Amino acid sequence: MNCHDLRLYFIMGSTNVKKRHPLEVLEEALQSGITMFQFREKGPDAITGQAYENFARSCQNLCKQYHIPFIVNDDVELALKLDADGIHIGQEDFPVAVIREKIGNRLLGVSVHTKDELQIALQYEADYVGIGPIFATTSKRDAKQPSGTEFLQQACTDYPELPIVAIGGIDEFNAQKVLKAGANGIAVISAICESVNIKNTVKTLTSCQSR
Ligand SMILES: Cc1ncc(COP(=O)(O)OP(=O)(O)O)c(N)n1
Ligand SMILES: Cc1ncsc1CCOP(=O)(O)O
Ligand SMILES: [Mg+2]
Repeated sequence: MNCHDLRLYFIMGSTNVKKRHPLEVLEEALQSGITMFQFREKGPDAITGQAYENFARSCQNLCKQYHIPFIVNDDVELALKLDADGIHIGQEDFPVAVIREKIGNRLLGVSVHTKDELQIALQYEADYVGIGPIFATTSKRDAKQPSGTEFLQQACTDYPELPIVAIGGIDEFNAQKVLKAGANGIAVISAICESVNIKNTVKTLTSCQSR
């Protein structure tokens, strides 16, 4: 299994940041102590083509400077082209087996919502799984209904060795609840992108206790 630290997994694309430059937000999050980064450029206003690749490279360069893993969401071709540290896929993306074959031993993260999905992810040596949305989110248009912490807690109990990150509507006020349920870490978009003080937000989110 690849080595990685899920404690505070920041996910961002250009459409998630309204009032500032996204690279400025990413750099501040890196300086403040995020432990993983996922490049997730999607949605109707997402940038495309060469600008998309350039933006991804800029994010990757920043992550390299701070020695933080750079993970690409969905786009396996981009992940390979940039020699990213890993890729995150969901159940509506390519089958896990196909992605594992393509990416070799790069980090593989898989979104799971059921025990069956979790077992398939494990079969293809997912390095971590993402479980959510735990709470309501406005950052994913096609998000499922919030699941609460029940499945998360069950997965953490059944697979104590599997790195598990909780996602969806997590903020400074409810992070402790998902970490108490057993998650190794939390993945957030808006908690950081919309924060008025990223340093404080990251400090609060990373000071919550995990299992
Ligand atoms: C860490 C993490 N967990 C879950 C997701 C969601 O992935 P997916 O279900 O494929 O949805 P999209 O992000 O592609 O819209 C994630 N990206 N990261
Ligand atoms: C990508 C994704 N997958 C499940 S919920 C979600 C969005 C998380 O964003 P936020 O932290 O703003 O709720
Ligand atoms: Mg996906």
